[in-house]
Amino acid sequence: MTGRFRRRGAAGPNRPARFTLADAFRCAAKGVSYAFSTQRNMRIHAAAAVAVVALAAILRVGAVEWALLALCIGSVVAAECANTAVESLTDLVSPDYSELAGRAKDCAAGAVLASAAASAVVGLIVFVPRILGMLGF
Ligand SMILES: Nc1ncnc2c1ncn2[C@@H]1O[C@H](COP(=O)(O)OP(=O)(O)OP(=O)(O)O)[C@@H](O)[C@H]1O
Repeated sequence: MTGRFRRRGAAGPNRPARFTLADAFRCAAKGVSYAFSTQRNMRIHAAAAVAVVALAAILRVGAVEWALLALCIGSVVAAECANTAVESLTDLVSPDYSELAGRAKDCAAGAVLASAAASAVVGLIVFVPRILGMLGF
């Protein structure tokens, strides 16, 4: 390959000859944007994240709770991006039915489920006592 996408050592065949830190961030943002535009679950997670941030602001949660919620949102987005990557690679390597391909996709989806379930538990622990307190319980 020539020009911007010249082969460069062991870093990958399609990596630009001069790959700056800004390029790396741009590629990562492209990945998140691709997952958002193609994965319905990612859009559901994003809507949930907006609702969580709004609720946290309304209930005036503390710094530690904000940190926990940020970690939860980040972990779900990261898991969904990894799931999308596994799906793409699996479809590339094994477009036809294969038990192994199915297992890889199931495990990647399991990572999203585990992260979302743990986040839901954190949300309940952070929000439920505050909401009950507001309601006078
Ligand atoms: N090549 C394949 N061989 C065997 N089973 C497959 C294959 N592709 C998909 N599957 C099965 O279908 C399920 C859904 O795969 P698909 O690629 O449609 O992902 P998806 O609907 O986008 O899933 P997700 O909700 O995790 O994003 C997989 O978890 C797997 O069980």
